[in-house]
Amino acid sequence: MDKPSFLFILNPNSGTSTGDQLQDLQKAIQKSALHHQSHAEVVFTESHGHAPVLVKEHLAQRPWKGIVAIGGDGTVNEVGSALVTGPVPLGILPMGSGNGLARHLGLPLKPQNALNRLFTGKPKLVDSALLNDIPFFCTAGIGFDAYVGNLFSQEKRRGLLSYMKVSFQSYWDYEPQRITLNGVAQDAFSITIANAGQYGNNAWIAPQASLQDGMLDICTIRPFPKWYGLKLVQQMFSKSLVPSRFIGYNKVLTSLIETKAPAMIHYDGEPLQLDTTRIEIKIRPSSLNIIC
Ligand SMILES: Nc1ncnc2c1ncn2[C@@H]1O[C@H](COP(=O)(O)OP(=O)(O)OP(=O)(O)O)[C@@H](O)[C@H]1O
Repeated sequence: MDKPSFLFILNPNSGTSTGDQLQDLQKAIQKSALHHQSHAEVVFTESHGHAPVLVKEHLAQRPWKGIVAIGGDGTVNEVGSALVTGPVPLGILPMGSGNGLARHLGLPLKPQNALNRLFTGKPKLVDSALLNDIPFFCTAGIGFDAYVGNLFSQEKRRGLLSYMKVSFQSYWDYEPQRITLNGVAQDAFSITIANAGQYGNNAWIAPQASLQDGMLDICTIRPFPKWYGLKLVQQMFSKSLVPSRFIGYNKVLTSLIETKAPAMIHYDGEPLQLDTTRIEIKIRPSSLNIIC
Protein backbone atom coordinates (compact mmCIF):
# COMPACT_ATOMS: atom_id res chain seq x y z
CA MET A 1 0.00 0.00 0.00
CA ASP A 2 1.24 3.55 -0.78
CA LYS A 3 2.44 5.59 2.18
CA PRO A 4 0.23 8.53 3.26
CA SER A 5 1.55 11.65 1.53
CA PHE A 6 1.78 15.18 2.89
CA LEU A 7 2.66 18.33 0.98
CA PHE A 8 4.28 21.10 3.04
CA ILE A 9 4.09 24.67 1.70
CA LEU A 10 6.68 26.83 3.43
CA ASN A 11 6.55 30.62 3.50
CA PRO A 12 10.14 31.73 4.24
CA ASN A 13 8.87 35.27 4.92
CA SER A 14 6.60 34.43 7.86
CA GLY A 15 7.68 34.76 11.48
CA THR A 16 11.31 35.30 12.40
CA SER A 17 12.99 32.01 11.36
CA THR A 18 16.48 32.19 9.82
CA GLY A 19 17.67 30.28 6.75
CA ASP A 20 19.52 27.77 8.96
CA GLN A 21 16.39 27.16 11.03
CA LEU A 22 14.36 26.53 7.88
CA GLN A 23 16.94 24.00 6.67
CA ASP A 24 16.77 22.24 10.05
CA LEU A 25 13.00 22.26 9.78
CA GLN A 26 13.10 20.55 6.39
CA LYS A 27 15.33 17.83 7.86
CA ALA A 28 12.96 17.46 10.82
CA ILE A 29 9.99 17.06 8.43
CA GLN A 30 11.71 14.26 6.51
CA LYS A 31 12.82 12.54 9.73
CA SER A 32 9.34 12.74 11.19
CA ALA A 33 7.78 11.48 7.93
CA LEU A 34 10.12 8.48 7.99
CA HIS A 35 9.26 7.80 11.63
CA HIS A 36 5.52 7.93 10.86
CA GLN A 37 5.93 5.84 7.67
CA SER A 38 4.70 8.72 5.56
CA HIS A 39 5.89 10.57 2.49
CA ALA A 40 6.59 14.33 2.72
CA GLU A 41 7.32 16.91 0.03
CA VAL A 42 8.34 20.48 0.90
CA VAL A 43 7.92 23.40 -1.49
CA PHE A 44 8.73 27.07 -0.83
CA THR A 45 6.54 30.02 -1.72
CA GLU A 46 8.27 32.73 -3.73
CA SER A 47 5.91 35.63 -3.15
CA HIS A 48 2.60 36.76 -1.67
CA GLY A 49 -0.19 34.84 -3.43
CA HIS A 50 2.05 31.94 -4.56
CA ALA A 51 0.76 29.34 -2.07
CA PRO A 52 -2.66 28.78 -3.75
CA VAL A 53 -0.89 28.34 -7.10
CA LEU A 54 1.39 25.69 -5.54
CA VAL A 55 -1.62 23.91 -4.03
CA LYS A 56 -3.44 23.83 -7.38
CA GLU A 57 -0.29 22.60 -9.20
CA HIS A 58 0.17 19.73 -6.76
CA LEU A 59 -3.43 18.71 -5.95
CA ALA A 60 -3.88 16.21 -8.78
CA GLN A 61 -0.40 14.66 -8.40
CA ARG A 62 -1.25 12.35 -5.49
CA PRO A 63 -4.08 11.53 -3.10
CA TRP A 64 -2.64 13.88 -0.41
CA LYS A 65 -3.54 13.04 3.17
CA GLY A 66 -2.92 16.68 4.02
CA ILE A 67 -1.52 19.90 2.59
CA VAL A 68 0.30 21.78 5.31
CA ALA A 69 0.82 25.54 5.59
CA ILE A 70 4.15 26.36 7.24
CA GLY A 71 3.85 29.97 8.36
CA GLY A 72 1.35 32.22 10.07
CA ASP A 73 -2.28 33.12 9.48
CA GLY A 74 -1.53 34.71 6.09
CA THR A 75 -0.02 31.47 4.81
CA VAL A 76 -2.84 29.43 6.36
CA ASN A 77 -5.25 31.75 4.56
CA GLU A 78 -3.57 31.21 1.19
CA VAL A 79 -3.34 27.41 1.49
CA GLY A 80 -6.80 27.16 3.09
CA SER A 81 -8.36 29.25 0.31
CA ALA A 82 -7.24 26.65 -2.23
CA LEU A 83 -8.54 23.73 -0.12
CA VAL A 84 -11.84 25.10 1.25
CA THR A 85 -14.91 22.96 0.31
CA GLY A 86 -12.54 20.33 -1.16
CA PRO A 87 -11.68 16.86 0.08
CA VAL A 88 -8.03 17.39 1.14
CA PRO A 89 -7.50 18.53 4.73
CA LEU A 90 -5.38 21.55 5.68
CA GLY A 91 -2.50 21.05 8.11
CA ILE A 92 -0.80 23.84 10.06
CA LEU A 93 2.83 23.96 11.13
CA PRO A 94 2.78 27.28 13.01
CA MET A 95 5.79 29.45 12.16
CA GLY A 96 4.17 32.89 11.93
CA SER A 97 4.20 35.99 14.08
CA GLY A 98 0.77 35.44 15.65
CA ASN A 99 -0.51 31.96 14.67
CA GLY A 100 -4.09 32.84 15.65
CA LEU A 101 -5.87 29.87 14.08
CA ALA A 102 -3.34 27.33 15.36
CA ARG A 103 -3.57 28.77 18.87
CA HIS A 104 -7.37 28.83 18.81
CA LEU A 105 -7.34 25.15 17.82
CA GLY A 106 -4.83 24.33 20.55
CA LEU A 107 -2.34 22.93 18.03
CA PRO A 108 1.24 22.37 19.22
CA LEU A 109 3.51 25.34 18.50
CA LYS A 110 6.86 23.53 18.84
CA PRO A 111 7.81 22.19 15.40
CA GLN A 112 8.53 18.61 16.54
CA ASN A 113 5.24 18.37 18.43
CA ALA A 114 3.38 20.02 15.55
CA LEU A 115 4.86 17.45 13.15
CA ASN A 116 3.84 14.53 15.37
CA ARG A 117 0.30 15.92 15.45
CA LEU A 118 0.23 16.40 11.67
CA PHE A 119 1.28 12.84 10.94
CA THR A 120 -1.06 11.29 13.53
CA GLY A 121 -3.98 13.77 13.78
CA LYS A 122 -7.51 13.45 12.43
CA PRO A 123 -9.38 15.93 10.20
CA LYS A 124 -11.82 18.19 12.03
CA LEU A 125 -14.54 19.96 10.04
CA VAL A 126 -14.66 23.70 10.80
CA ASP A 127 -16.44 26.81 9.54
CA SER A 128 -14.82 29.42 7.32
CA ALA A 129 -16.16 32.73 6.07
CA LEU A 130 -16.19 35.12 3.15
CA LEU A 131 -15.62 38.87 3.07
CA ASN A 132 -16.72 40.15 -0.36
CA ASP A 133 -15.89 36.65 -1.66
CA ILE A 134 -12.42 36.59 -0.05
CA PRO A 135 -12.11 33.50 2.17
CA PHE A 136 -10.94 33.89 5.76
CA PHE A 137 -10.55 31.40 8.55
CA CYS A 138 -9.50 33.24 11.74
CA THR A 139 -10.57 36.91 11.89
CA ALA A 140 -11.24 39.76 9.48
CA GLY A 141 -12.05 43.35 10.21
CA ILE A 142 -12.09 47.05 9.61
CA GLY A 143 -10.71 49.91 11.69
CA PHE A 144 -7.72 49.81 14.02
CA ASP A 145 -6.77 46.15 13.30
CA ALA A 146 -6.74 46.80 9.55
CA TYR A 147 -4.76 50.03 10.06
CA VAL A 148 -2.14 48.19 12.13
CA GLY A 149 -2.15 45.19 9.75
CA ASN A 150 -1.33 47.51 6.86
CA LEU A 151 1.55 49.20 8.69
CA PHE A 152 2.86 45.82 9.94
CA SER A 153 2.92 44.44 6.38
CA GLN A 154 5.36 47.26 5.47
CA GLU A 155 7.74 46.46 8.36
CA LYS A 156 11.03 44.70 7.53
CA ARG A 157 10.93 42.64 10.74
CA ARG A 158 8.01 40.33 11.52
CA GLY A 159 7.32 38.72 14.91
CA LEU A 160 5.48 39.77 18.07
CA LEU A 161 7.83 42.61 19.06
CA SER A 162 7.53 44.31 15.71
CA TYR A 163 3.72 43.93 15.83
CA MET A 164 3.57 45.42 19.33
CA LYS A 165 5.72 48.36 18.28
CA VAL A 166 3.45 49.16 15.30
CA SER A 167 0.28 48.77 17.43
CA PHE A 168 1.60 51.06 20.17
CA GLN A 169 2.71 53.76 17.73
CA SER A 170 -0.60 53.62 15.81
CA TYR A 171 -2.69 53.83 18.98
CA TRP A 172 -1.91 57.51 19.61
CA ASP A 173 -2.97 58.99 16.28
CA TYR A 174 -5.60 56.52 15.03
CA GLU A 175 -9.07 58.13 14.54
CA PRO A 176 -12.29 56.03 14.82
CA GLN A 177 -14.36 55.81 11.62
CA ARG A 178 -18.05 56.36 10.86
CA ILE A 179 -19.47 53.07 9.59
CA THR A 180 -22.89 51.48 9.15
CA LEU A 181 -23.20 47.95 10.52
CA ASN A 182 -26.37 46.15 9.41
CA GLY A 183 -28.16 49.46 8.87
CA VAL A 184 -27.04 51.10 12.13
CA ALA A 185 -24.70 54.08 11.64
CA GLN A 186 -22.05 54.42 14.37
CA ASP A 187 -18.51 55.53 15.14
CA ALA A 188 -16.23 52.53 15.57
CA PHE A 189 -12.64 52.07 16.72
CA SER A 190 -12.77 48.63 15.10
CA ILE A 191 -15.17 45.96 13.92
CA THR A 192 -13.82 42.43 14.02
CA ILE A 193 -15.52 39.46 12.43
CA ALA A 194 -14.33 36.47 14.41
CA ASN A 195 -14.59 32.95 13.03
CA ALA A 196 -11.88 31.90 15.50
CA GLY A 197 -11.56 33.83 18.76
CA GLN A 198 -8.15 35.45 18.63
CA TYR A 199 -5.93 37.67 16.47
CA GLY A 200 -2.86 35.62 17.35
CA ASN A 201 -0.38 35.61 20.25
CA ASN A 202 -3.35 34.77 22.51
CA ALA A 203 -4.97 38.18 22.04
CA TRP A 204 -8.58 37.00 22.37
CA ILE A 205 -10.96 39.48 20.72
CA ALA A 206 -13.95 37.08 20.89
CA PRO A 207 -13.29 34.47 23.60
CA GLN A 208 -16.68 32.84 22.99
CA ALA A 209 -16.15 32.31 19.23
CA SER A 210 -16.39 28.72 18.04
CA LEU A 211 -15.10 27.28 14.76
CA GLN A 212 -17.92 24.76 14.71
CA ASP A 213 -21.06 26.74 15.64
CA GLY A 214 -21.97 27.80 12.09
CA MET A 215 -21.94 31.45 13.24
CA LEU A 216 -19.60 34.44 13.16
CA ASP A 217 -18.99 36.61 16.23
CA ILE A 218 -18.90 40.32 15.44
CA CYS A 219 -17.05 42.41 18.01
CA THR A 220 -17.59 46.17 17.80
CA ILE A 221 -15.22 48.40 19.76
CA ARG A 222 -16.71 51.87 20.11
CA PRO A 223 -14.52 54.98 20.62
CA PHE A 224 -13.07 54.94 24.15
CA PRO A 225 -10.86 57.13 26.32
CA LYS A 226 -7.12 56.44 25.93
CA TRP A 227 -6.81 55.02 29.48
CA TYR A 228 -9.28 52.25 28.58
CA GLY A 229 -6.78 50.82 26.03
CA LEU A 230 -4.70 49.29 28.82
CA LYS A 231 -7.75 47.52 30.26
CA LEU A 232 -8.74 46.34 26.77
CA VAL A 233 -5.31 44.83 26.17
CA GLN A 234 -5.25 43.22 29.63
CA GLN A 235 -8.71 41.68 29.05
CA MET A 236 -7.79 40.44 25.56
CA PHE A 237 -4.64 38.69 26.79
CA SER A 238 -6.44 37.13 29.76
CA LYS A 239 -9.26 35.88 27.48
CA SER A 240 -11.77 37.86 29.54
CA LEU A 241 -13.07 40.55 27.16
CA VAL A 242 -16.79 40.97 27.91
CA PRO A 243 -19.54 43.30 26.63
CA SER A 244 -19.35 46.80 28.14
CA ARG A 245 -20.28 50.35 27.16
CA PHE A 246 -17.36 50.23 24.70
CA ILE A 247 -17.58 46.60 23.55
CA GLY A 248 -20.51 44.94 21.77
CA TYR A 249 -20.93 41.39 20.46
CA ASN A 250 -23.36 39.85 17.95
CA LYS A 251 -23.57 36.34 16.56
CA VAL A 252 -24.48 36.42 12.86
CA LEU A 253 -24.73 34.33 9.70
CA THR A 254 -24.27 37.34 7.41
CA SER A 255 -23.53 41.03 7.88
CA LEU A 256 -23.23 44.17 5.82
CA ILE A 257 -20.77 46.93 6.69
CA GLU A 258 -20.95 50.18 4.74
CA THR A 259 -18.31 52.90 4.81
CA LYS A 260 -18.21 56.48 3.52
CA ALA A 261 -15.15 55.80 1.36
CA PRO A 262 -13.60 52.50 0.24
CA ALA A 263 -11.94 51.16 3.36
CA MET A 264 -8.78 49.33 4.34
CA ILE A 265 -9.74 45.91 5.72
CA HIS A 266 -7.78 42.87 6.86
CA TYR A 267 -8.53 39.18 6.37
CA ASP A 268 -6.51 36.87 8.62
CA GLY A 269 -4.15 39.79 9.25
CA GLU A 270 -3.57 40.48 5.54
CA PRO A 271 -4.34 44.14 4.73
CA LEU A 272 -6.38 45.02 1.66
CA GLN A 273 -7.54 48.39 0.34
CA LEU A 274 -11.07 47.82 -1.00
CA ASP A 275 -12.43 49.61 -4.05
CA THR A 276 -16.00 49.49 -2.74
CA THR A 277 -17.85 50.96 0.24
CA ARG A 278 -19.81 47.73 0.85
CA ILE A 279 -18.39 44.86 2.87
CA GLU A 280 -20.52 41.72 2.74
CA ILE A 281 -19.70 39.01 5.24
CA LYS A 282 -21.03 35.48 5.28
CA ILE A 283 -20.31 32.24 7.11
CA ARG A 284 -19.58 28.99 5.27
CA PRO A 285 -20.47 26.37 7.86
CA SER A 286 -18.43 23.14 8.00
CA SER A 287 -16.42 24.04 4.91
CA LEU A 288 -12.82 23.08 5.73
CA ASN A 289 -11.15 20.03 7.24
CA ILE A 290 -8.16 20.85 9.44
CA ILE A 291 -5.82 18.18 10.83
CA CYS A 292 -6.06 18.48 14.63
N1 LIG B 1 8.20 33.91 -0.47
C1 LIG B 1 7.56 34.97 0.02
N2 LIG B 1 8.17 36.19 0.05
C2 LIG B 1 7.55 37.27 0.58
N3 LIG B 1 6.29 37.23 1.12
C3 LIG B 1 5.65 36.04 1.11
C4 LIG B 1 6.24 34.86 0.56
N4 LIG B 1 5.37 33.84 0.69
C5 LIG B 1 4.27 34.35 1.29
N5 LIG B 1 4.45 35.66 1.55
C6 LIG B 1 3.55 36.58 2.27
O1 LIG B 1 4.08 36.77 3.59
C7 LIG B 1 3.07 37.38 4.38
C8 LIG B 1 3.19 36.99 5.82
O2 LIG B 1 2.90 35.63 6.00
P1 LIG B 1 2.23 35.07 7.32
O3 LIG B 1 0.97 35.82 7.62
O4 LIG B 1 2.11 33.61 7.18
O5 LIG B 1 3.31 35.37 8.45
P2 LIG B 1 3.24 36.35 9.70
O6 LIG B 1 2.56 37.64 9.32
O7 LIG B 1 4.63 36.42 10.24
O8 LIG B 1 2.35 35.52 10.73
P3 LIG B 1 0.88 35.83 11.36
O9 LIG B 1 -0.05 36.09 10.20
O10 LIG B 1 0.53 34.59 12.11
O11 LIG B 1 1.04 37.02 12.26
C9 LIG B 1 1.76 36.98 3.70
O12 LIG B 1 1.20 38.14 3.12
C10 LIG B 1 2.19 36.03 2.58
O13 LIG B 1 1.37 36.12 1.43
